[in-house]
Amino acid sequence: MNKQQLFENIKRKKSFLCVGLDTDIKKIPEHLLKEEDPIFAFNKAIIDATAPYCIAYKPNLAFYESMGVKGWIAFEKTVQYIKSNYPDQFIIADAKRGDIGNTSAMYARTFFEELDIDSVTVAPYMGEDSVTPFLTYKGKWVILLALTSNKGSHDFQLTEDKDGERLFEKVLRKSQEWANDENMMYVVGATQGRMFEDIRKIVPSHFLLVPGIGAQGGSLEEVCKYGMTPECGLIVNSSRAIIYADKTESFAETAGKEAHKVQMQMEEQLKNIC
Ligand SMILES: O=C(O)c1cc(=O)[nH]c(=O)n1[C@@H]1O[C@H](COP(=O)(O)O)[C@@H](O)[C@H]1O
Repeated sequence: MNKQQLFENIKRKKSFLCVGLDTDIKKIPEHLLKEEDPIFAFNKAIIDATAPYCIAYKPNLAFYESMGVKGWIAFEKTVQYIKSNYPDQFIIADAKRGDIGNTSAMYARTFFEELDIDSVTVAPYMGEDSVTPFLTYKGKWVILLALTSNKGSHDFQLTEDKDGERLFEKVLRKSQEWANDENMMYVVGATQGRMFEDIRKIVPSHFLLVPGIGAQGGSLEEVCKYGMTPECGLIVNSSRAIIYADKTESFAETAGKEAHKVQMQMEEQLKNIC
């Protein structure tokens, strides 16, 4: 999916919501445990209920890998289910990969060839040769960690060099030598508020993946005020606040309602640009 198609989907659905599929066997409703594949059964119900209100899904690999082979199978089935039934949904493999070049090439093969997923999150710490193998696939996206939502983001990302440039700013500037706004997005946490102004000075037109509304307390209004571009430029993720809003048999219906609430707030924000 290219940038224009993504924006078309956002305009059509009046939403830039990404539903995070952080599916934890210990948190899903008990009645699903009798299913042959409880993780997939949960995801399928959540996807069917939320698809009208979102434009992307982000399964986080940690939740699947923690279950070994069974988890990986549930992950693959989830990806295939979205691709077959909701082909307009943008899929993000939240894997936070990145290693020496030949190893990164294998990670890229996993997500882009084997699974044919739209995008993968990548950590920038190991530099150019750890990121560029992911950029050799036409129509696929790297989503590079820039300024994350957690407290630890202060430890390295906000440190300054002798010229006053902060590390996340260096990541944004340097990575533009390898990629452009048609094959790279950046992760910026919703909890970072006004920092979106500084981010937009360096990447005025790139899409940003923004996790941190909902359970982490980030403000959608602030993200939009300081981070929205004329082409929206935002994919805002919420995981726990949507998928675990209800632990009863009506969990999927409630997830749909929660996603709809966020979609309506997004519709309000989109009125400023389209
Ligand atoms: O790359 C990410 O998606 C990510 C980056 C970041 O800075 N903060 C962050 O929370 N995430 C992920 O976004 C999701 C947030 O989940 P909730 O806090 O439950 O909405 C989790 O899958 C996190 O791993």
